[in-house]
Amino acid sequence: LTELESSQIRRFQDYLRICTAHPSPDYAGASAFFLPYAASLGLGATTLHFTPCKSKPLLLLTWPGTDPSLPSILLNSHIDSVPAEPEHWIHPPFAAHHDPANGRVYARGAQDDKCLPIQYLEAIRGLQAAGFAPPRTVHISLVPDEEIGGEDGHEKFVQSEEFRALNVGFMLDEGQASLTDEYRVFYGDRLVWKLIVKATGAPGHGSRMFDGAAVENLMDIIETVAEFREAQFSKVKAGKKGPGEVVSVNPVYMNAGTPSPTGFVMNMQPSEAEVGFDIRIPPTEDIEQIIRRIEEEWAPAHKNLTYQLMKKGPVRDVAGRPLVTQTNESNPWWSVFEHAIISSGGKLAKPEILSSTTDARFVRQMGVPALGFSPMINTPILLHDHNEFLEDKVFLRGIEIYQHLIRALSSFKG
Ligand SMILES: CSCC[C@H](NC=O)C(=O)O
Ligand SMILES: [Zn+2]
Ligand SMILES: [Zn+2]
Repeated sequence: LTELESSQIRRFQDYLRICTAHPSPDYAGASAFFLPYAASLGLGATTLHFTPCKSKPLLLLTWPGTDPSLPSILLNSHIDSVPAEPEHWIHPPFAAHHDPANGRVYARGAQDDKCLPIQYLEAIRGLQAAGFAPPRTVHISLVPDEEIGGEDGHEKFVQSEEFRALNVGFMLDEGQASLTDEYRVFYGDRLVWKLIVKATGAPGHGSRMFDGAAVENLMDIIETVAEFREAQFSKVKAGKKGPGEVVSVNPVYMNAGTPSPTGFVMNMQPSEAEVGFDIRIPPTEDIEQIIRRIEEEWAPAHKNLTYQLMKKGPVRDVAGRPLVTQTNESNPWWSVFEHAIISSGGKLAKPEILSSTTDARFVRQMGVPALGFSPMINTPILLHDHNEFLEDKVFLRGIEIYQHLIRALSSFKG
């Protein structure tokens, strides 16, 4: 590694060592890291707050363009991470150990998505060194709370006067690692719903066989949902659909039983039982049909079931269209993006819908095109997993890719 490359890896490690994992992400530590970093590159910096106690800063770093009348480019990343269980990691999740044997940097957030802002900023450093001045203004947003839904982060940001004033023309946000040598790119996110189904039934002695016990009623619905799930999953397994192109429904908790000091009372059938599902829906799916299915098939009242459906986030944009960014000639930003990847020597996989859900949906809701992209090829997909890592070479190559992207996007005369 060159001296510059080593310093870039060190900056990545420094950021990873700031523990921004939930439930108490160190947002102040991240601000204290980024503000002097941005200043050293001559970037402007603003801190926005969307909570009264100002505990969730949103940092906005700005590289002013030579033609500020043009819509700007926004490079987004979230500061927060999901928690880690250190006992399952081969290196401590917040030590950012750089393994000399294979070049891997191990840390929670290495892929999701704390590589991004360092790559954005180091790409800007490279472009500045090459004497490049961007025609369009380039903003970097560092946002809180993506992992918990973005309510006090990107959701409020896009509704703010400050966001409107940025006049964003196009946004890049996080994507996912690619197992092959083709970069993955995401043009939509799935909707995220939560469903809780409660069953009631006749209680009784654990020895009695009778119809309509609460747990029996609940098992019934779990079976119905499992059939639907299998039908969706089989399309993915057969390679007919991508993982983001089907409806996923996964049970995430079950709760029943009468607690006792040693566990549960074993000879009582409880009168209540409940199950929680994580549901993800492609943005182009028929929502009404899913709601009907839940009402009529999954949780019908005649089976003594009640349900609570929590629908999070926007479904349509301001013009009433599904929240997808076009990846064809109708969207000039798409071809700029595609050509920049090709000119950097990269290959692109077929555009996908992200199977999880990220902040790009809020920006798409405002009618602004947004693509999800994290330049990680030949890398196992380890977001939210144990032993999350990113290889140094892949990380450094990402900086080059962003140099091509920032140059092309900020120069686009559309
Ligand atoms: C309620 S929005 C949840 C957002 C979260 N994002 C990343 O994992 C996700 O579960 O996909
Ligand atoms: Zn993420
Ligand atoms: Zn995540």
